[in-house]
Amino acid sequence: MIQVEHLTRRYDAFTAVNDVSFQIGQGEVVGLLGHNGAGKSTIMKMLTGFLEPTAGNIYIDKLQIGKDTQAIQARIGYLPENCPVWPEMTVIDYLEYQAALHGVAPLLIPRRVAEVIRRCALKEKATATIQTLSRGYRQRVGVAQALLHQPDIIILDEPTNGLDPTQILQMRQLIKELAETATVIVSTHILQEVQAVCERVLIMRQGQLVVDARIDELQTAHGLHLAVNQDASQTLQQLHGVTTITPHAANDGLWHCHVEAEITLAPQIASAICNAGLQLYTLEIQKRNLESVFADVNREVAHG
Ligand SMILES: Nc1ncnc2c1ncn2[C@@H]1O[C@H](COP(=O)(O)OP(=O)(O)OP(=O)(O)O)[C@@H](O)[C@H]1O
Repeated sequence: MIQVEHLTRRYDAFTAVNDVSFQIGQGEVVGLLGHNGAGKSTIMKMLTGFLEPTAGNIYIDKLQIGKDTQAIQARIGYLPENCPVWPEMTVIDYLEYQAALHGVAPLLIPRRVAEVIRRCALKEKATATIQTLSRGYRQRVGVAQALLHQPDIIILDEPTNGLDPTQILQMRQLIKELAETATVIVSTHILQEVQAVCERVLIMRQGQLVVDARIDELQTAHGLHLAVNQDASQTLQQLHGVTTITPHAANDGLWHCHVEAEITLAPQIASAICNAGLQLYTLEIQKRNLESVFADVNREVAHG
């Protein structure tokens, strides 16, 4: 269990992470989503013990960052945003070197290196120097180094950054495989990444955690959408059970309206609109999804 309590990080007067708390259970696959500068990398650096929090605590089971940082790092595999790979080394030399740095016993190193080369599909590039690799292969080398010490928590900062569509699919597949045996936290500013591989999302906005939800919970019914030939607000306001009505005139010449109400109210809404002499073009259940939640969260910022 990862437990983050009131985590704050300031850079001088600027607060990059502001009082963030969450828990992640063993085996979960969690996406840390937010626009550039939202504070994702800063959180990941603190989780992995590479950056000290200004305030707050991080526990991994009974271990605490700060007190037990080394023991925690032994359990964590980390792909930093800009994975520092040595361009002139071959993949195999680099991984052997990293295995030693991760504290893998010398006798075990060849076996572990072979294993991560297999898992990350790097066999055909094993003897190539890193500088000759494509961006996708370099990212895989970065993931491979994170797995050498068989961590049970894997933290990947923007793992698909700069990859082409085929490489993105391969990376997603790799993350899914990793998730079979470890807790995985993936940061990204691309919500399709979260949708593709995660079961839960933490959305960051300007240093704050604004959404913490399971992806399937986000996809719940969320009111009704209507398209009517005129503004139907007055008619709808008279209906018991309608809480919020947000109408707007759209380019198609109709008034579109989001109504906060139980979906069982749909037949009464349809009757009321027809009885008022208005023409109803659309009445449908509106579903919230990750895309709409992310857009809402960031619209709030844009509108202050
Ligand atoms: N060392 C630093 N000194 C000063 N400000 C910093 C430092 N590192 C990060 N920041 C600022 O903190 C904020 C959060 O940065 P962070 O890298 O955590 O965001 P992010 O969500 O990971 O964004 P990105 O996807 O662009 O990496 C940004 O405004 C960034 O400019």
